[in-house]
Amino acid sequence: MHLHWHRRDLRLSDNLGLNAGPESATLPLFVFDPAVLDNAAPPRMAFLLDSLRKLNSEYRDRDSELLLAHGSPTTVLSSLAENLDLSTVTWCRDYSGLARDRDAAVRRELDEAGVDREPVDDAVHHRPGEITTNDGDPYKVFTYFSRKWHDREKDEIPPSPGREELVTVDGIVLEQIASAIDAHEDLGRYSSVPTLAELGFDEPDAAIPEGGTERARQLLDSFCESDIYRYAERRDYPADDCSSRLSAHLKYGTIGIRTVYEATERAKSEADSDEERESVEEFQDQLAWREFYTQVLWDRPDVVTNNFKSYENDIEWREDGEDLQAWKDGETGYPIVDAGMRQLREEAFMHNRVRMIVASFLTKDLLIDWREGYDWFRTKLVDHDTANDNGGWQWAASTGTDAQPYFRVFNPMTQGERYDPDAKYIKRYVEELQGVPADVIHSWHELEPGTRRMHAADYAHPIVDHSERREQAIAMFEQARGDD
Ligand SMILES: Cc1cc2nc3c(=O)[nH]c(=O)nc-3n(C[C@H](O)[C@H](O)[C@H](O)COP(=O)(O)OP(=O)(O)OC[C@H]3O[C@@H](n4cnc5c(N)ncnc54)[C@H](O)[C@@H]3O)c2cc1C
Repeated sequence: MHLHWHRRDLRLSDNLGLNAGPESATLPLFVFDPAVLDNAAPPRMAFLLDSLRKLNSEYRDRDSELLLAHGSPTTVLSSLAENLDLSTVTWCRDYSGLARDRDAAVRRELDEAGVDREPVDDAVHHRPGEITTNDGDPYKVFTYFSRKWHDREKDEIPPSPGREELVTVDGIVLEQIASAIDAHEDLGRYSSVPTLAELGFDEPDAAIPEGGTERARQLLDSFCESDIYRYAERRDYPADDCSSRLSAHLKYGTIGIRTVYEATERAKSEADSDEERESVEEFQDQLAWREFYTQVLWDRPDVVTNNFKSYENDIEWREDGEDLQAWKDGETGYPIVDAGMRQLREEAFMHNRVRMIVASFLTKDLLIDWREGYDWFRTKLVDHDTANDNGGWQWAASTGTDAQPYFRVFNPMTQGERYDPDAKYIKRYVEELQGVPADVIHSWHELEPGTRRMHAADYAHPIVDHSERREQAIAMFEQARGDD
């Protein structure tokens, strides 16, 4: 029997891992790993469980069943290998340091048990290490990486497994599974996908988007019908909300990357103008960013906690619990920042331009370490992805690859004015500014306290002076660089 271990590939279609096994029928497995659960948060867990329920129902439609176990994957897999007489185990590669250590332990265990294993690169078009400089080094600058990424051929979509290619979970198989899992005190199994409470998580405060392949497909189809053609022009304007919203689906693999790419190529071939074609390419460029940051994480797993770029001296970040809390609560008195932070709380999502603005505000206006912001995003975002989140934070903090130069500090007021001129996005999330004219909102930091109170008595006054903080941020980085 062949077993496929699902992790961040929660789909049957366009799954290279599911196709990598031998001819024999496949038994699908998902493992709730306590080490992963320890780092998880309610928004992501809610999305994951919803997606697992949908995946299981796709298996049931094919007379099969997703086996759901709890415990260390090494023990689960070795004990299943023994009891089910497995010939092969396949899985799709994950590229973080933690995942690689876990997979190496599983590999060793399966080798000892004499079971073939076949890890497959599925989540990206080009696996880390495939696109390198001419000297074979990983790229540190996106533009060069991206050129090669666009030029390389992309894989075709593989077929989905049919009924006959899946194990029918009958009484005999169930008994074998039960004896494999139940024999170990630290392992458990579920007859259906557990609830958040059963896994020890609270319900998320935010409204969590629907998971599963069908929803991902709907999002992709509707995006490729219209918004993709205005993406290049409007993607920076948060009120337009014209991005694909595929991030959580790409994170959990409810849709395959080849399916996404093929749909965008089709959209490109149906475009009516060069402008529309370029807009599709701008979207494909974001898929390349995703693979660029995956490669950075693979090459430098330590970036999860360390700066990618080393400075001569430590960066002397400020510690200020009150300012940090005001940022988390969306109470900084900088409207575009507060709108973003409140969108995060309400939707477990934030628009990309606004992510850049709030990250810059935390690190360059509040002078607080990017790791604090990364941690907050990690617990609040439904699409938290170690590579992309870390890449985004280190870019904003001027500590990453290809990062924003330290002396270029976003002005949160002009960013708001440029990208949300009518303050539509701001008003969507900042209730207190509902009836306030856009020009007043965009000059909030310059107004007298009395004028602010007159317009919106309940809305915060700016907690810092941006011009002063900009100077301090530059001085902080010059000190770190060792400049005189
Ligand atoms: C501080 C900060 C933190 C971020 N944290 C995350 C995160 O945890 N998870 C995450 O997926 N993205 C993250 N991003 C990148 C980006 O903001 C989101 O991918 C995007 O907003 C998701 O919306 P979408 O799916 O509609 O994106 P679209 O614009 O439709 O893009 C399509 C896909 O391309 C990828 N993508 C888009 N922009 C980027 C980017 N800048 N870097 C890497 N991949 C990208 C994502 O997979 C996205 O789903 C972060 C950016 C910043 C500045």
